[in-house]
Amino acid sequence: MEAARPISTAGKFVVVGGGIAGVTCAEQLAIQFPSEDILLVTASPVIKAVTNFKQVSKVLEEFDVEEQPKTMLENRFPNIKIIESGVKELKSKEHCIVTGDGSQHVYKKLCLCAGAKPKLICEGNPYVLGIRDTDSAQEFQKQLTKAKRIMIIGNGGIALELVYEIEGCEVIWAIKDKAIGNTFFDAGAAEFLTSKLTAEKAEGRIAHKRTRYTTEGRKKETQTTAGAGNMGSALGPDWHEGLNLKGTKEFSHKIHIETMCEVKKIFLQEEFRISKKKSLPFPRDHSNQSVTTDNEVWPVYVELTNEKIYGCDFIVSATGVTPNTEPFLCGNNFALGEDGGLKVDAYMHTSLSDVYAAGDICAASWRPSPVWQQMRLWTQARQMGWYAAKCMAAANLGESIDMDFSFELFAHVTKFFNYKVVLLGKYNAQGLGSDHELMLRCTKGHEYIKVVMQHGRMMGAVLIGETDLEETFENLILNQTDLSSYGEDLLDPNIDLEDYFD
Ligand SMILES: Cc1cc2nc3c(=O)[nH]c(=O)nc-3n(C[C@H](O)[C@H](O)[C@H](O)COP(=O)(O)OP(=O)(O)OC[C@H]3O[C@@H](n4cnc5c(N)ncnc54)[C@H](O)[C@@H]3O)c2cc1C
Ligand SMILES: NC(=O)C1=CN([C@@H]2O[C@H](COP(=O)(O)OP(=O)(O)OC[C@H]3O[C@@H](n4cnc5c(N)ncnc54)[C@H](O)[C@@H]3O)[C@@H](O)[C@H]2O)C=CC1
Repeated sequence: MEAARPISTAGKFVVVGGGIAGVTCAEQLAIQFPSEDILLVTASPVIKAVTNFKQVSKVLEEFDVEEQPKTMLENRFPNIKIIESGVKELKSKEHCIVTGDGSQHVYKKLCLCAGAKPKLICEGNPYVLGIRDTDSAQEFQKQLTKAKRIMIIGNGGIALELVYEIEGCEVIWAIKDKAIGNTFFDAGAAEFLTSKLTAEKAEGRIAHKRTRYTTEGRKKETQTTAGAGNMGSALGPDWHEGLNLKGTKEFSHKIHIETMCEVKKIFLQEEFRISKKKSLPFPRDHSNQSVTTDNEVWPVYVELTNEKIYGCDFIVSATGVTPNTEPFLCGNNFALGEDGGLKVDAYMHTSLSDVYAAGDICAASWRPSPVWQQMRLWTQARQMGWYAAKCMAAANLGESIDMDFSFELFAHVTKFFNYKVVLLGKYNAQGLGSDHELMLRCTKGHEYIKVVMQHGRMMGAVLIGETDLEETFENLILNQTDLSSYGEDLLDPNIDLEDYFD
């Protein structure tokens, strides 16, 4: 075995990961310590840069995200040095990391921002695809151009985006829940959105401003080689915009949803033939077709826990993520969250001395504000990366620091089914038990507004459509204004809430 080669002995600030969390952290450290070298070690040849950042309100933010060659970051911040290499080991007692070529880099403070990877329903099956980075998205698109039918498993962000975007291909969407989009909505919002799945996609794109994703700065030579090892940075908002998500057929949407089921077994073609089981054709309408058999031969078959079997060209496992902790665990006694993330305290500090973590890799384990929760999102990766740098700097200078304001209120702006979607606070009454009430206002095809109330105070909200209510609701939740006297008037469209509260 090759001996480890120490190349740097003076402890530096070291950041691992070239995604939003790592890059934001490195940038902030570079600003705070202009005369020190900041080392960014990343397995991907491109980095993610936040551009056009705009604080829209107290906690809502908008920004574009660009995939750029690493030299662009080094040019912007001459004191950031980037090493393109996967970290293979952390020696926390010696305060050093070991990169792929065996080089050791000593740190005084380290921030781990290695992101997460798709948690697939089945590892090692070539017909089961996960979508995480540019390469996996391109592979998915390539497969889709040859596909007549695919199966999507999972009911979160990726599944929601895919079922709306895919055209010219039958989609069987299998979800564990009763209604679609369980990580973002309740059944009411799901019903509001479902009509869009059957409508032809004739309408134009809405023009509201939201976080955008671009690979404009990505040069050809920077195409990642990381795909095989799932080492690229996570995609983000509008990732599918440049991809033509069209199958082989000439229709628009053709989606069948199987609710309250999971995958029981996956058969390859030959295995399925031998099993003598029968698969179902694509259900056309509500008539009971389940007795007929599909005569097509498919590369892969999925048996669901509701006993139905469908054949398809391939399966997308959009079933969440697992934090990328593996290279850092050996020999280090990290405290881990239930989801396998590195537990961080209110200063983004892990359980190991001088080791911080931010973004998808970490599990927030401080006592959160009553209206904040962690979700593995781009906005939180940026906020955590920024705040981790502030905490590292404060610890280095022996100063104290207050928790950043962005962790006071959960706020997420996104787009599903061509609607603007804003989620605030405990938007799904998470953790509130039965001690809460909901207020709704819904105009079909136009807007869906749900607020979660507890003891006369607003705890969360889901705003779908151009409601223009986000800033007012943000204030109401943050200030915990007593709204008991307003009752149902709170959502009366004839009452201008801004006049009342702003
Ligand atoms: C398809 C898709 C769509 C999404 N859409 C949205 C959205 O609309 N809105 C939203 O808010 N969020 C969205 N997200 C989530 C968002 O992209 C992530 O939460 C966020 O990008 C995580 O950032 P990160 O910096 O923590 O991790 P990542 O972006 O995963 O970056 C991790 C970095 O670490 C590097 N790395 C990994 N292992 C090592 C190692 N051992 N050594 C060195 N470097 C390593 C990787 O190369 C990479 O550069 C989406 C995610 C996906 C996959
Ligand atoms: N617009 C947005 O905000 C978007 C955000 N994202 C983010 O990207 C990341 C990855 O997205 P997703 O994979 O969609 O994760 P997710 O966490 O959003 O959703 C995972 C879904 O898979 C389901 N699931 C988990 N295990 C399962 C199993 N064994 N069988 C069937 N279903 C199972 C869960 O119930 C959940 O519905 C997430 O962090 C997500 O928040 C992704 C796309 C869009």
